[in-house]
Amino acid sequence: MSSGFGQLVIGPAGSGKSTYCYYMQEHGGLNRKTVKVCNLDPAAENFKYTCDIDVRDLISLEDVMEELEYGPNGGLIYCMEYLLENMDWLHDEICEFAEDSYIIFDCPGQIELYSHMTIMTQITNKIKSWGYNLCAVFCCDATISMSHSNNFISNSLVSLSTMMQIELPHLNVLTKCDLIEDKKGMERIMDSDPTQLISNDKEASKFNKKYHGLNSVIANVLEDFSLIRFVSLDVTDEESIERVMNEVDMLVQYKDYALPDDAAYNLQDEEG
Ligand SMILES: Nc1nc2c(ncn2[C@@H]2O[C@H](COP(=O)(O)OP(=O)(O)OP(=O)(O)O)[C@@H](O)[C@H]2O)c(=O)[nH]1
Repeated sequence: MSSGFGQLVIGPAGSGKSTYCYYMQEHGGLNRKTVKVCNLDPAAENFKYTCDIDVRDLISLEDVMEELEYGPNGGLIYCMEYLLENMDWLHDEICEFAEDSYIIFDCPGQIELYSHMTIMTQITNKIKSWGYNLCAVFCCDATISMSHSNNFISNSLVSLSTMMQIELPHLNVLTKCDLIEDKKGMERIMDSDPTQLISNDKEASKFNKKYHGLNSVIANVLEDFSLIRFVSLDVTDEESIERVMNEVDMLVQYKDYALPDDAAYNLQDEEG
C-alpha cells in the first residue's frame, strides 16, 4: 500500500493543464519532493512532462472509437468508466512509487466529467482511500477569463460546480498569464471583488443591461460567500510558479476537507 499527496489538474480543453503539470514537475512538490505525473486523459496525444503513469496503457480513446465505434464524447465516458472499473490497475502503478510520493493527475478537459457526472468523484474517492491527500487545481485560461466579465462569470460558475462535485480542497489557477500585457490591470481585477469587475463592465457600456443585472447578482453571491478565488500563474516568472506551488502545497495537506472556511461560516450564518 502506497500513500502520499496528489493534485487533480482539471479545467476546460486547452486551458493549460498539461503545461501546468510540466512546470510543477520541473519545480518539485511539497518540500521539493519529486513530482510524478499521471496522465488520466485517454485522448491525450503528447505532453512535455515525463509521464510516469499513462491511462492509455490501460485504455485509449482511439481504440475505443475504432473498436466499439463510439464518438469522441461517448468514447471518453466509456474510457473513464472502464478506468473506474479497473482501479486496481492504477493502484498497482502507484504502488511502484515510494511511500509519501507526490503525484499530479493530468485529467481530461471534458468539463461534464466534473460538473455533473460522478465518475471523477468516484475515481478521486478511490485514490483518497489508498491514503492519498488530494486537492483540485482548476486551470482557467487568463486570456479568456479576464477578457470580459461574461467569461469571468461563466468560468467561475464552472469552477464552482466542479468544486461542489469533486469535494476536494480547490484552487483556481489563471494560466497563460505571460500572454497578458496589462499585468497590473489583471492583478487589480484579481484583487477586487467580482462585483467590481461587473461594474467596470457597465462603465464600458458594451454589455447588455439585462445580463448585466443577472451577472451582478451572481457576482454578489460569489463575493458574499467567498466562493471563488484565483491565483495567477506566469510560467516565465519563477516567483509566480513558486507562489502557486506554495498555495497548492497548503491545500494538499488538508485532511477531512469540507467547504472553504468562509463559505462554511457564511452558509451556517444564513441557516441562522
Ligand atoms: N504562452 C503560454 N502558452 C500556454 C501556457 N499554457 C498552455 N499554453 C499553450 O496552450 C495550448 C494548450 O495547452 P495545454 O497545456 O496542452 O492545455 P490542456 O488543458 O492540457 O489541453 P487539453 O489536454 O487538450 O485539454 C498549448 O499550445 C500550450 O503551449 C502558458 O502558460 N503560456
